[in-house]
Amino acid sequence: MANRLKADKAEKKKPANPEKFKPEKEAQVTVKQLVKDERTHKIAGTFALLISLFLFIAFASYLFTWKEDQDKVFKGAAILLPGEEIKTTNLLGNLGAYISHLFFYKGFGAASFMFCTLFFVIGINALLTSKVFSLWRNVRYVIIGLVFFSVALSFLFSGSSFAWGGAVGDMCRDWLVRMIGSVGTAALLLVGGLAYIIWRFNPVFKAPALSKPKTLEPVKEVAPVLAGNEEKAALFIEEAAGNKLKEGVGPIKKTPKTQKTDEPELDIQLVEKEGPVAEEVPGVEEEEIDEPVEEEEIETPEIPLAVNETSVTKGKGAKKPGPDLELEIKSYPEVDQPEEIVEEPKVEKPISQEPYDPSLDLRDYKFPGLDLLELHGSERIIQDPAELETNKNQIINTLKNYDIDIQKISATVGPTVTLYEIVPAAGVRISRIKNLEDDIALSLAALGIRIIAPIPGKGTVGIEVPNVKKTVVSMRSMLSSEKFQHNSFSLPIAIGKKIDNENFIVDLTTMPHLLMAGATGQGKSVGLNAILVSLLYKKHPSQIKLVLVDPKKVELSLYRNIETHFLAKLPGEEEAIITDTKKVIHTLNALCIEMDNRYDLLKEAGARNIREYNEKFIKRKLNPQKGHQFLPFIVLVVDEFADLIMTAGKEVEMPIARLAQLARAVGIHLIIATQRPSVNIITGTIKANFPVRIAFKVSSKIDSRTILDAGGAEQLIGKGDMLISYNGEITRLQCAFVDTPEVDSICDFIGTQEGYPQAFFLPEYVDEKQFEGKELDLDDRDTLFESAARMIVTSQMGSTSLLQRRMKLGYNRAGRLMDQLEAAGIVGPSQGSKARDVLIKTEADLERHLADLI
Ligand SMILES: Nc1ncnc2c1ncn2[C@@H]1O[C@H](COP(=O)(O)OP(=O)(O)OP(=O)(O)O)[C@@H](O)[C@H]1O
Repeated sequence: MANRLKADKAEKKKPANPEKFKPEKEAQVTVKQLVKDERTHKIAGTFALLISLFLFIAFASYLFTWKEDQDKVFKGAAILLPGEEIKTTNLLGNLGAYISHLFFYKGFGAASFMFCTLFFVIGINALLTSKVFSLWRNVRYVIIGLVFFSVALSFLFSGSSFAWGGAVGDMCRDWLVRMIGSVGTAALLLVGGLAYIIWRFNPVFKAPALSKPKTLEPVKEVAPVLAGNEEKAALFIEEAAGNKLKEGVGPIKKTPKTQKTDEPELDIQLVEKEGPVAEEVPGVEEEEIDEPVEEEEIETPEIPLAVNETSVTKGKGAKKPGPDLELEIKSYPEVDQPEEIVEEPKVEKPISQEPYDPSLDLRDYKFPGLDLLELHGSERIIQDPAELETNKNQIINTLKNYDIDIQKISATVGPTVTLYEIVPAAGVRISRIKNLEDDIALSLAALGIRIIAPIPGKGTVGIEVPNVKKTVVSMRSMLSSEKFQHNSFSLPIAIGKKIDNENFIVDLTTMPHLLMAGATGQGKSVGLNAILVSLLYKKHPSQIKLVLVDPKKVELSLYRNIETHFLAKLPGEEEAIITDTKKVIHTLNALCIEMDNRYDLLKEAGARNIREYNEKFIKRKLNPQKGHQFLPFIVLVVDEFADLIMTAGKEVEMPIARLAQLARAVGIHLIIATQRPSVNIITGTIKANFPVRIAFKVSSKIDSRTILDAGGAEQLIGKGDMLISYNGEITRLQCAFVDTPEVDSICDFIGTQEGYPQAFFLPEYVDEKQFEGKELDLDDRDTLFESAARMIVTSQMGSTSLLQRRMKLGYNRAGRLMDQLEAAGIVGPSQGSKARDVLIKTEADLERHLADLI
């Protein structure tokens, strides 16, 4: 499936005579593999840890033996030679003494101990083959710490014969004293020291007031001040929590960081004659932008082609390098970010009226790091001026042949296609250009030409032409983008890149459901994986549960490892991933029951949607004894919807339609994929309830119309090229690519961590039909009869809705159970809207009563 991409690439690279080149190829692969091999990392890690330990012992010993050894080590490296008789007293012998001397005396003095921490960090990361510590953060701390402490120690102990600051410290101290005098140096070191401590330890000691004034913690400190005025205090906390939630604070919350703004929303489009907006592009000098405007322009005698610059780089034929080779830089430094994100949920909350923290059960859960994802080759979009020139001329000539003149033409190079925007001459009817779609395609000898006439919101006509060299949009670049890392979306999903290279990242809750269709092999499964991976990267297991339906049995099986963390299933089922049609019907109905139960809870809590409900629950305004609980989002993913409709028809369509109509407010969202986009699968009911639809390449215009209510999907070029109908607009995207091994390693990473004892249970669904027409018979009691009786007696409330909620049952079944309890003399007769009387008062009485019934 997804690894077909790699296979394709490999195939293309195959030499004419594979035999001939085989040995060389193998040798290359072996070295690469050796470097990448986990064992090599582990060996290197062990070695680094040993160095760390060696340095630590040698340094510690040096503190006590330096005096005795000093004259010997002054002889230099000679003391290490085999012939030398000299013997030092350092615990680690001559080598220990010599190295310590180098580090202390000639280097940084006592600050040299920081080298031990650096090797320790490198060693642990390599040995555990995961990023336990952020290497770059530590390198920064060590470099700054070395300089600061060596100078400070040298200044403090300037009279001492021991090299507290080493040669580096002494040199810097002398220079500083010459420049700003002793008092100035002392003041500078004091300020520097405080700054270093705040910068280095603030996150550890959780002093949020210093860096994050808007979080909930400071409120806790202030709230008690309002003692005696509890109402005000509650309001205060509520408001602050509201702010926090608005900012998208869950367990994932970004610490404000100085990052390069890499997002295309800041990108400028350098269209000819419009002057660059250089100052808006961070890190790019004005001239750097100016230059390409002239250079990129491809002059033709009649009409110049303006290239809309986004994040592209020129191909071989380029006259000069493109202005913004930033793309590479912008994505990767953020690789560290998720590590910091996961620190947030672990905030200690000592006071008893603290807000409820749903992530507490899995407080040590670590979010997957971006290093589990690959970049899939270059992220830079190849822009070939020769190709642009040829296409431009072809378009102009073709249109000319039909007497269509144009005023201006510009190009935006995207990952898969280039959009040529044409401003037709006055008086030209746009529909004429639209009708020439096939002719233009023929003259460009390219598949996948799409004409957008006019481009909504612009007075231009767009012609999309596939690029000769296409760029894979890696999931890693999408997830490391600013827009994905910093957003307030409840369920952010990274789908792909637009033609102008803007990342298309949206909130699933606003969609609120998604239909995906496309012929086989065009990228649906990759698309589904991209969505699921986005959710796994942003959400804690307490915040989201996935219901996965996979009639093809192989596509979603990758996710079975995360069953106890993220998956939901029916009670009593072994497998969480549903492959059997009968069970799909049960699951869909169970979801409907869950939806109804959630609506009951919302009604009781006076909340309009899951967000308000959870806010109240977090603030402990809802009583768990009354059945209230934190509600995770539930996302239902169906990989092959056509299969289900063919085998179960209305039985599947009805609950899906019901969920699609109603489930949004209670946090249940549906993602449905199908490879057969025909009208009997994507029925009117389904279409009406799935406003957001994605079409991958399909075989006919009719199919495209069935999905999008518009043509165009038949013109796509496959491999993740897609159209999304969102907010009434159709946008062409290149879907983010995530390969099966990447999904595997993410699931492994999550799966090996501690999870919940079991998967999240959906309410039990019993096919009501099997009870129809049956007389109430105590011998044919419901399997839950005894549990229901115990629950009613313990709570002393004969309420059907309580049964429904606590035991996660459908209304009919709960009603039938209540009738059986009445027949067994446990509760009294129905009293209309009032709860029934409970006739048995204690659990002991009940046990006796139940024993008598048998
Ligand atoms: N976004 C993408 N970027 C690059 N290549 C892609 C992308 N999506 C899919 N491909 C390529 O297309 C191949 C088929 O994709 P995928 O398995 O998702 O198709 P599918 O529509 O799910 O097919 P099927 O219905 O048969 O399962 C992948 O193996 C990969 O090589």
